Amino acid sequence: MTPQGRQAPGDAEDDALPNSRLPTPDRDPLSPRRVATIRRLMLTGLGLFAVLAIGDFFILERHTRLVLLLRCGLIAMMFLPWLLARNARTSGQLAMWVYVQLLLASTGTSLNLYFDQTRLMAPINTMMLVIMVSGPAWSSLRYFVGGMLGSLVPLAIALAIAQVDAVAWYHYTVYLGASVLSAFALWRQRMHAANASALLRAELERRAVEDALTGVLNRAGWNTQATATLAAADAKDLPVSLLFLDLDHFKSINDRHGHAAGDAVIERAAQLIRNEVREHDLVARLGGEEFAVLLTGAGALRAHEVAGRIRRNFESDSGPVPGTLCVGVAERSPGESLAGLMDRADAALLRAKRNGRNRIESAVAS
Ligand SMILES: Nc1nc2c(ncn2[C@@H]2O[C@H](COP(=O)(O)OP(=O)(O)OP(=O)(O)O)[C@@H](O)[C@H]2O)c(=O)[nH]1
Repeated sequence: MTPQGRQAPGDAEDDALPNSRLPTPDRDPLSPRRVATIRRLMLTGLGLFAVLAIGDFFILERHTRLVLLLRCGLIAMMFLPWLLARNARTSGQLAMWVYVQLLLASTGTSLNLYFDQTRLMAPINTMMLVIMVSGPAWSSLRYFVGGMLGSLVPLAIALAIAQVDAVAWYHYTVYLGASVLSAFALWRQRMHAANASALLRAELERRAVEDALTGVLNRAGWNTQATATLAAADAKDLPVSLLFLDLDHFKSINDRHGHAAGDAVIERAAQLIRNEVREHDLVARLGGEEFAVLLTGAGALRAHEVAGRIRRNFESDSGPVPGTLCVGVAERSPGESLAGLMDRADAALLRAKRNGRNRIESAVAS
């Protein structure tokens, strides 16, 4: 313990939150496997587009060499986002390259619109363009169904005003395939990013209230949960008791056996404390080697029993390094604040230290 009887607030949290190891949204965990999957989908979309654009010229002999040249140029350009996606470090970067490829494919569709003389192709191409560039809206099943149904409208118009020949169906099928595939890639990417950020948020929330070394509450978590527990106990008129525990001569354990051994002793103490309390009781590490336990439904007598078991178990434990601890016990007076209760338990703990250590002292009544 420090001369003031308690480690400075925040010390445990500083130790508990090694910020350098925290994942951040900027360092979105994008695995190489995910990048490979999305790039495979991009390549498939590119292949489908190439089949349409080049196959159209050779198989159906519909376009001029200029159109073929323009299309080959576009296909070559579509390789660029596919290549660059390999270096994507975040989901956002990866999605950006998928969008760029979609944009190039849409440009190709517009070329068709410009050069194609078939009346049917105009609405079909427009429809495909809409599907392709509306990629971001494909993030939910509702939008997907809406988009697909909407795309049937220009198709119906085309069917009504023009003769549907094999070429038209060929274009329609290939464009649709490429669009659905690209949209699917985007959708999966978005789902993955959403899951990753939800996991990250949950992890950060957990770390904000948990002591990294022992897994019990840290001071921030203690303040919130202990306050809520006192309010709940008031509502149900339940007794509440507080234990303040502090390991004896911990500095000398560190000095003689090293910091790692000291950490192991702290972990073991937390484990032994947890073994003696019930599921709904709160256990927190408030400072280096100082713990607090809030026992709901327990008066002074039961609190002393729990404290006694913890003290004995710690003393007789064959853990990393033998040691002892002191406990200050305080039963809450009706309506007493958390701060008041903690002050009394702390004073009792100090008395236990002064009276020779390895002992339990009760707080004076408030
Ligand atoms: N290993 C380890 N040591 C810590 C940690 N946090 C604080 N300490 C050390 O714990 C020691 C606490 O020392 P003191 O407050 O003097 O208390 P003490 O030596 O236990 O003495 P008494 O409480 O009076 O019996 C200091 O040496 C701190 O450096 C931690 O997370 N791990």
